[in-house]
Amino acid sequence: MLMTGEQYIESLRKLKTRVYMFGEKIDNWVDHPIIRPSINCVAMTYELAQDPQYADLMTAKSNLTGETVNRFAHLHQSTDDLRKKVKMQRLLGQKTASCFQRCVGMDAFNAVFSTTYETDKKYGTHYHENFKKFLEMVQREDLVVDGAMTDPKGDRGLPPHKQKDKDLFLHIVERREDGIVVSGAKCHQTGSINSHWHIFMPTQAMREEDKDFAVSFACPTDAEGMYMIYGRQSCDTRKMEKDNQIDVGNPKFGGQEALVVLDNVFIPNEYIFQAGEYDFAGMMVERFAGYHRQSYGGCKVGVGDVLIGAAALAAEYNGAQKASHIKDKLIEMTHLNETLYCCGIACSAEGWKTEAGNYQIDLLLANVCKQNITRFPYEIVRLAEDIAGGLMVTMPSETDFKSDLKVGRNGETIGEICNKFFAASPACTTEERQKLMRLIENMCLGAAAVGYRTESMHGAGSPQAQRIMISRQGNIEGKKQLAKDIAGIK
Ligand SMILES: Cc1cc2nc3c(=O)[nH]c(=O)nc-3n(C[C@H](O)[C@H](O)[C@H](O)COP(=O)(O)OP(=O)(O)OC[C@H]3O[C@@H](n4cnc5c(N)ncnc54)[C@H](O)[C@@H]3O)c2cc1C
Repeated sequence: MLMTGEQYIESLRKLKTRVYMFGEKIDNWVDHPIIRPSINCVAMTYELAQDPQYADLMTAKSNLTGETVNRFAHLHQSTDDLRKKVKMQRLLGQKTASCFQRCVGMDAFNAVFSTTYETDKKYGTHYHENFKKFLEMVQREDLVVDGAMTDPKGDRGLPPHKQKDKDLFLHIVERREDGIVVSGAKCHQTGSINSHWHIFMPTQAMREEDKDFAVSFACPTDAEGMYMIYGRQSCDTRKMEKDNQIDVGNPKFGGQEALVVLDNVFIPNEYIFQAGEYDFAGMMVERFAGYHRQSYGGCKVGVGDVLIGAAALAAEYNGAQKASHIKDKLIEMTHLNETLYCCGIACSAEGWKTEAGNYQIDLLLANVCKQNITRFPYEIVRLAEDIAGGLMVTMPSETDFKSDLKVGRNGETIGEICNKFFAASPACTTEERQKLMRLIENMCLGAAAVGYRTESMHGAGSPQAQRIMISRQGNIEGKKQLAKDIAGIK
């Protein structure tokens, strides 16, 4: 059954998730002002699924149960499903201007589904059945699942088994009749605290010596031995300032990352999807990363739409909207943003059916998509900052705009002085200008820049990871032959 946004939020209260922030355990993390905006973002994935005008994008018919499920819990059955995924993500980016977090789980579902099928075929294991049962539960209960891949990795020059501290890569510490015991951690986990369950996957291709690190499984977020340390974001404590909510920029929505620690967590057999089949670690990583590189061709584009709109409004508020260079900069921002969208749609349209039956994106095009994502949002931000002017980083606080403290020679208050000097065109009030400048600040270098900028750089793998894939998939030998054929070279 599809949950409403409110039901999702209430369902989180039933979990015993252990959350730490600023050196303290946070018991009521659902209502914590720093965490709540990220919960509101995920709630939006539920709310839009309830809205008939978005049903085609936000929901799908499950191939496992035949029921209507949230698309975030769906296994892609066609290239049309892959395209709809990108469109759904653009829509959510537009509605939240933040990272809405639920895509990592969807990308994990699709990668684990096909990888377990091929693993079972080779080894006679039962991982695919385990996974299908798990996903049926997720679909039935409309749950959020975190896709946890990135290990802390310690010394990047060493493989997992050579690390001084083995916990720097998540690994199996004990194999038992009824399951495995795992220890380690995952870094930068998007939406970890807001999720009901986690799917853990290996972080890189593994060799035989590293077989204990080739491990994938599902685990409830409040499992015994598991806890999270909340990640700081730029300007995060502004959310704690009740009198300065305008200064937050985006008071309702935000993203979330955490360090997830697993300290001797027991995983029953039925939730295991890989446990030592090191030759399938690379496949799982490549497929997850492929889907996730496609994802950014949707979500970042939706956030880009909001930033372009904000820049256009800033020009209007300044009375500069008719200037030809402003118009040209908005055209450039749109061109860059739509190029990213083209990449997301293209790698979806060129998708292919896996042996397990779900659809995988075109890997080369998805890597080109993500490589562009590591650059274009930065240029879009540069142009937004150009159009916005310096006020986005120098404006006094909301408290100052409201202050009654008399400071002027004629008894003017701080609030009156701020309102006098920060008035611009008649198209806006000073409060509207404040709100807009803070929103641009939020996306360009505040809390949402975590998702729009640095996640664009490193999320789903740093730029070099895509270049390696592009070099593998680029078929340079085939292209050399084309040149030889045309030139008449044998
Ligand atoms: C906002 C955000 C959200 C994220 N969300 C998730 C999530 O939900 N789930 C998840 O699993 N992961 C998530 N990630 C993690 C993301 O996949 C990693 O950041 C990415 O894989 C890079 O790893 P790293 O951050 O450890 O970078 P590092 O490994 O520290 O890399 C830094 C630089 O060193 C280079 N480098 C690293 N190792 C080597 C090497 N051996 N040889 C040569 N060069 C090297 C890299 O190319 C890069 O240029 C998220 C990241 C961010 C920033």
